Amino acid sequence: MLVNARDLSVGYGAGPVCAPVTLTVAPGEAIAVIGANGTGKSTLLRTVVGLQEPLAGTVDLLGAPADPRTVEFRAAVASVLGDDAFFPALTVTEHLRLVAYGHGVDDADGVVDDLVEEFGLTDRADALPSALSSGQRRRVLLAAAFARPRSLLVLDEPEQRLDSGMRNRLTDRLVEEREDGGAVLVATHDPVVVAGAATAVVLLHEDGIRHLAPEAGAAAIEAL
Ligand SMILES: Nc1ncnc2c1ncn2[C@@H]1O[C@H](COP(=O)(O)OP(=O)(O)OP(=O)(O)O)[C@@H](O)[C@H]1O
Repeated sequence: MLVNARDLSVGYGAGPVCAPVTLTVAPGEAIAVIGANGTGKSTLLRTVVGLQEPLAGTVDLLGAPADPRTVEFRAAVASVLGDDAFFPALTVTEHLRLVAYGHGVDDADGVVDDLVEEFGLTDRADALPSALSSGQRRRVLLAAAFARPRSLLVLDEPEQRLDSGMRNRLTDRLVEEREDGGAVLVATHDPVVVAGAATAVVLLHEDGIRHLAPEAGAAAIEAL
């Protein structure tokens, strides 16, 4: 089991932001976390990857509480959590190469070239982050998650600022990820991602958590 959350309560000083969550993520699964704005999706993901302490309950990542500073964590977990951090003097291609080389990827240059094309960045490959649109910066961050080996992919609203073509390609990528034995935990407002890629859905609501099948999850998003 890659993620094992039991009665996990997440939140801030003012208390929990949603009801306690029990969920697991295993290889081959893509678990979608859905819910209205402010129901705690980002807070839940940040807690799962060890960026916040649980208020109560437990969450293990690879069998132990997550510590993003460890080599084991960095080798296993690729995440895009909405933080937009770049080296100002490195181009798109250089960012992706830094990630791929840092993780010892075979044929790193070839992998990066393919990702630049797949993520629609060919025209901007030599651009600095300051010269990219917000959607292009998002594409670079997502491409970086795929430029390195990983057991678990954690994505917070990856559809944000992407056009519909890129959203569809991302959905296909997530399907590929789990079919290849990877695991995905994704917070999303996108019914296409849920219906197309998820294997199960966790709906956060102030009254309680519901576990749904992907089709029901996609319908629930439309009704939020
Ligand atoms: N650093 C923080 N300190 C205190 N409260 C916070 C903090 N970050 C978020 N919150 C609050 O916690 C609640 C859950 O926020 P969170 O960002 O997890 O929701 P979300 O489901 O991801 O929302 P959205 O769909 O809008 O992205 C919200 O009420 C939010 O205002």
